[in-house]
Amino acid sequence: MKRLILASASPRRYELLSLTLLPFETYPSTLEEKMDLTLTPSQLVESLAEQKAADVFTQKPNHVVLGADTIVSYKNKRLGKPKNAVEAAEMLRMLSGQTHEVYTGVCIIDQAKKVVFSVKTSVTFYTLDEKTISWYISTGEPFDKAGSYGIQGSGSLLVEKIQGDYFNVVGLPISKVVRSLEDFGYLFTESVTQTEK
Ligand SMILES: Cc1cn([C@H]2C[C@H](O)[C@@H](COP(=O)(O)OP(=O)(O)OP(=O)(O)O)O2)c(=O)[nH]c1=O
Repeated sequence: MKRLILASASPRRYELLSLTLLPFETYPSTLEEKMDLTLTPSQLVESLAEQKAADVFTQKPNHVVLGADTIVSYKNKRLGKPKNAVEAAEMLRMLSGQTHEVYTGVCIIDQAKKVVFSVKTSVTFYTLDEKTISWYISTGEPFDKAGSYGIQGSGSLLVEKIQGDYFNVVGLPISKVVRSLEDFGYLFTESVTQTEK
C-alpha cells in the first residue's frame, strides 16, 4: 500500500484526517496561492487544491497525495485569510447579518489517477456590532483563517446557522474525503487493524 501524504500545514486538516485512523504523513506545499477571479469559487478551490497536491506529488511521486483549499465567498467576493486586523474587521463587517458560502476543494493524486471535487456549506452570521468585531479580532483567531473566522473556535459565537457539512467549513469535508480515499485502496473501516499492525 502506498503511503498517504496530507499536503497541508493546517492543524485542522491534520486533526480531521486523523479521525479516519488511517496512517498518513504531512508534507506542506510551499506553493504561493493566487486568487484567479475569472474562476467560480468551486473552480478556484479545486484548482488551488490540485496545485498544492501536484506540488507535493512531484517531490513524493511514490505516494498518494491529498491537497485542499478553503475560501469564503460572499456575493462576488472571494475571501481568503486577512492580511491584518483592518482587513479582518472589513471581512467581518461584510459577513455580519448575512449568509455566505464556504467552499473547500480537495484533490487526491497518485501515479495512476487524480480525483478532484469541492463541497459548499452555507453559513449565516448574526448581526455583529463593532464591539463584538473588536473583541473577536483581539482573540487572534481570524488571522490564519479564510473569511477571518474559525467556526470551530470562538468564531462559533458569530454563527446563527449553517447548511451543509460543518467539517467542510473547518477545512476538510472528511466524510466525503474518506469515501474518495477508498478509490485509492484506503479502507477506513479497516483502519483500526491497519494502525495496530
Ligand atoms: C471559514 C473557516 C476557515 N478555516 C481555515 C481552514 C483553512 O486552514 C484556512 C484557509 O486557508 P487554506 O489556504 O485553505 O489552508 P492553509 O493555508 O491553512 O493550509 P494549507 O494550504 O497548508 O493546506 O481557513 C477554519 O479553520 N475555520 C473556519 O471556520
